[in-house]
Amino acid sequence: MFLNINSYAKLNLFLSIYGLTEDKTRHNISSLMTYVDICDKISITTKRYGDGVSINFGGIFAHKISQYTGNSVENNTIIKTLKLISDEYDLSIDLDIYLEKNIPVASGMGGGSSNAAAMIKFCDKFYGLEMTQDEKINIAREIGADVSFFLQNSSAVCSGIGDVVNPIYFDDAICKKSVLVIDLMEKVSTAKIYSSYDQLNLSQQDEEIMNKNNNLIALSLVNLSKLNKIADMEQLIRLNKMTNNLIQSDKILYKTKNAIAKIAENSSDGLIKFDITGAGSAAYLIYENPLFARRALTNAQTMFPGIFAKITTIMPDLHDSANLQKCGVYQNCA
Ligand SMILES: C[C@](O)(CO)[C@H](O)COP(=O)(O)OP(=O)(O)OC[C@H]1O[C@@H](n2ccc(N)nc2=O)[C@H](O)[C@@H]1O
Ligand SMILES: Nc1ncnc2c1ncn2[C@@H]1O[C@H](COP(=O)(O)OP(=O)(O)OP(=O)(O)O)[C@@H](O)[C@H]1O
Repeated sequence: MFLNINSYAKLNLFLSIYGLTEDKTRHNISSLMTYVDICDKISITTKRYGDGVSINFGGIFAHKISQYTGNSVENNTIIKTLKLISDEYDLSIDLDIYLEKNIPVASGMGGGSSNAAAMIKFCDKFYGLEMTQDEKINIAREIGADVSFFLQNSSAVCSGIGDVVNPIYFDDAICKKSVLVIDLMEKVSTAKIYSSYDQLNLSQQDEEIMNKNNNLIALSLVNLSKLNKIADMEQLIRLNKMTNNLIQSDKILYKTKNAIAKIAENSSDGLIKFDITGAGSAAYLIYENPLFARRALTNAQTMFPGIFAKITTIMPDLHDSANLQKCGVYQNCA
């Protein structure tokens, strides 16, 4: 059997922090996450019973995986996920995996988390595990806070440590906009970004003020989704009130912050919103149409030669038929 799975990247359209969790290991957050049309491709071939799992890498960011994880494949989220599932369900998982890494690594676009979620969905279907959503989420949590979002095929407001996922239904007008994603490869670990946020020693009141707009938007989105109503992402983005407070109040990643501010200043025609995603290092600029985005791309490449820069689109959910086609066999794993 041979199978291809598309494993999509995310953007954080806003991100608020609400102090440390009780055990002080993570932070409580609230974040609006959505998908973009940049994906890793995971090709899976079955092997003979007992042969175990092997993994190989390709794609433009293949070399970056070992740079950040070391050479040990045990640290790869795909391998970790398969090991957890094999232990939990007493399964012999015998697969040859080829990961085409197109999502910039350690960029805040959630590549590793997306790959992990793709494997959970794949194993559930392929081995007929009939996992409940809670069982999937339990595995996801062991890998990372963001993995639960990727189990959901739609945009979501994520709370808790990011693992409480409230799906939000958006209309698809936003798909007509163009997104320029850039990555200067100025890498700082997610843990370091969170701890540098802690060093700001913000009072609860400071946090409340900083989170106010994001909070209001999160509340109204969650309420709409409880009523099964469709929200308008384009209008929301135009409000220009959503912020990434992890990065906004952080002193590091200053090169990336300066870079997007410069690109935004020089390519302001048709610009709707710009920000950093997750804990960086990638940033995004949302434009009215591909023409404006292409101008910004040329501008960005002239100002910052050698950076990763790509024009893409937002996919508020992966369920609709156009996206299902893009997802290939993903539809069977959703
Ligand atoms: C920045 C975001 O990408 C926004 O979506 C996420 O909050 C990070 O999610 P992630 O990469 O899946 O994070 P994990 O792999 O679970 O955690 C990496 C490290 O980030 C910090 N971390 C992560 C999530 C969270 N809610 N609070 C934290 O403080 C912790 O130091 C943790 O050890
Ligand atoms: N399958 C994988 N793909 C990418 N990175 C992986 C993978 N497995 C392990 N890693 C390691 O995980 C770390 C984070 O990588 P990832 O690309 O998921 O970061 P990110 O986009 O910042 O994620 P998040 O938004 O979840 O914080 C890196 O150190 C990377 O080497």
